[in-house]
Amino acid sequence: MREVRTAFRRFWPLTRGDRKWLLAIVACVVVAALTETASILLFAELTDTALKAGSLAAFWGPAAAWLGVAALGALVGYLGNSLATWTAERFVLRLRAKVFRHVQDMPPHFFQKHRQGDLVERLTGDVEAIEQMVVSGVVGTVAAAFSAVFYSAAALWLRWDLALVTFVLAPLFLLAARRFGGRIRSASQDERVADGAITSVVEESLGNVVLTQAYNRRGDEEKRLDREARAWMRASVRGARLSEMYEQLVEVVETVCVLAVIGLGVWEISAGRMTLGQLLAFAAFIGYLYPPVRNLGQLGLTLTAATAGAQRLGEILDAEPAVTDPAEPVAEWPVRGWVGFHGVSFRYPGAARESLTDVTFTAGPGELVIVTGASGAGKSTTSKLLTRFYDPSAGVITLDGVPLTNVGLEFLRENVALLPQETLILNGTIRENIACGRPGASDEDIERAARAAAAHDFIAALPEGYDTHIAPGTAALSGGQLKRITIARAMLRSAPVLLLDEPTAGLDSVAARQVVQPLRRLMSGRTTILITHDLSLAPDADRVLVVDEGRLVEAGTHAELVARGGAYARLAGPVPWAWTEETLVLRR
Ligand SMILES: Nc1ncnc2c1ncn2[C@@H]1O[C@H](COP(=O)(O)OP(=O)(O)OP(=O)(O)O)[C@@H](O)[C@H]1O
Repeated sequence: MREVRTAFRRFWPLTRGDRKWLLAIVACVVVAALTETASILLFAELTDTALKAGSLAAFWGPAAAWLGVAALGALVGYLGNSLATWTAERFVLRLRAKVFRHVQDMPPHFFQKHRQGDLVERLTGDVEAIEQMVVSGVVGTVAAAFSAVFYSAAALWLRWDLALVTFVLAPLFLLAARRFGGRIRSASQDERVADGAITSVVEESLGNVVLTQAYNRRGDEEKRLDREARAWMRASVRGARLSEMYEQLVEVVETVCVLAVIGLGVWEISAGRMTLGQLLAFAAFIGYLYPPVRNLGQLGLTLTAATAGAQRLGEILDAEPAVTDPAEPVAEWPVRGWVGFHGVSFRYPGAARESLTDVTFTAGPGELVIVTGASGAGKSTTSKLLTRFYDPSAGVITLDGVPLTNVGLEFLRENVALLPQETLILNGTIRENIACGRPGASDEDIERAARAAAAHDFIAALPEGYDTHIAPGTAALSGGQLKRITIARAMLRSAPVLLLDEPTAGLDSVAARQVVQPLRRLMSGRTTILITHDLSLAPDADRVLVVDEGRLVEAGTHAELVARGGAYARLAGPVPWAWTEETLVLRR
């Protein structure tokens, strides 16, 4: 029960703004319960006055009253239920937006830890489960409580002694709910986990279908899905079996109660202490009274099932973003592009060792600084720190001399354009894909950026040109063409600092050359930090930094470092780069 309270306290604030509607729903629910009670009393009157006496004249009055009460009941029932659905859906909307906003601020390692399918399940199934508890649960409890009170009061008024017998038996329902609550909750939690796992497997497999087909992994993938699907089936069948057992048990308990009351009633009638109308009305009350009591019992089940969702969402909401916006960011200024790393060290959350240790370097406007080194040396980590996906564990990174931790995050990312290693494509047209570099850019600007990125010609040759629809993984364009679209996007951003992470990775030398020319244009006049294994641009760089196991081991121009014959010379290989065909083609 403590978990329910915690979950409730956490998510109830999201109903702010809609509480007046919740009150209106409760009012409808109360009126609806009152009309039901009145109907049953009118039924008793009809039985005793009209039915038993066989008098049609005595029929019209109570019948008209009953009809009026039923019409009022129908109206408030309609209003209350429609309003309840609307309020519940608004809650879902708000909660999902809140969780989604939070997830979007999470650092890269968060997404490595949580599989996508699991996150999807949390944003759909779990969000709805919490609504069941916070909105529908509250409305359901209030409705059940009021109905139970009204029916009990009416039953007491009709025959207090029979009513007491009924009340004595009522706790049997709650007892049954208690017995099953814990087990149903654990089944529901398992079901959600398995649901998320299935979505993950399907997503991962379909996203990797080329690998699956090329390496004949179909059987393995099917086995993976089968394993998760079986786990889901087991949890789902266990949950359904428990719920069904509970339902059937409750049915039996209910029959016992009704029979006890009718038996007593028959005895009372035979002794002349009760009328038939009273007994029928009483039986009707029990028929009406037990469902709300049962609902109250079942509500416990809904609540316990929902806490499983609440715990899973809580895990997400409690995960802290790796960086936060400064409380008082420095005022925005026209950024020149001076970048400084001052004694920067960094360890990934949970990692055993540092990925960067005591790194110091600067880069200024118009400069090209190349960061190179073996795979896993820590090159990409510098780009994650400069765009503030993480903050250094020690040392300071500055932009125009201002520590990044004092710069507003949006402003920083407007001024430091990242061209990441992966070609990131949005689901949309080519135009939209380029325009996301600078929202609101005109068509002329987009085309100019595409021309500068050597992308215009192939885009214009497509049947739908800039309106061609592309999506991650499904685009009918080559890797190099997609890369050039992302370069156009970065060009459009025209940020003073440009961070390029392996821009030619995965491209053959022809495609790489097609990409490098526009990159040169993109670099001119900006501070460019180029992270790469491909040293073909090194001779043009103002400085080359060599990173090894997180440390900056060498820094200087290409010529200086080759002459030194150290780590860089080993990376660059035996052939001087200035002489290779590639470099000759690429030189300015
Ligand atoms: N999320 C993470 N959690 C823990 N360690 C990480 C994480 N990301 C990277 N690392 C580690 O940090 C080190 C540096 O990684 P980084 O991605 O910066 O290397 P890199 O030099 O860019 O490599 P590559 O050339 O292969 O892209 C590696 O040893 C890597 O294992």
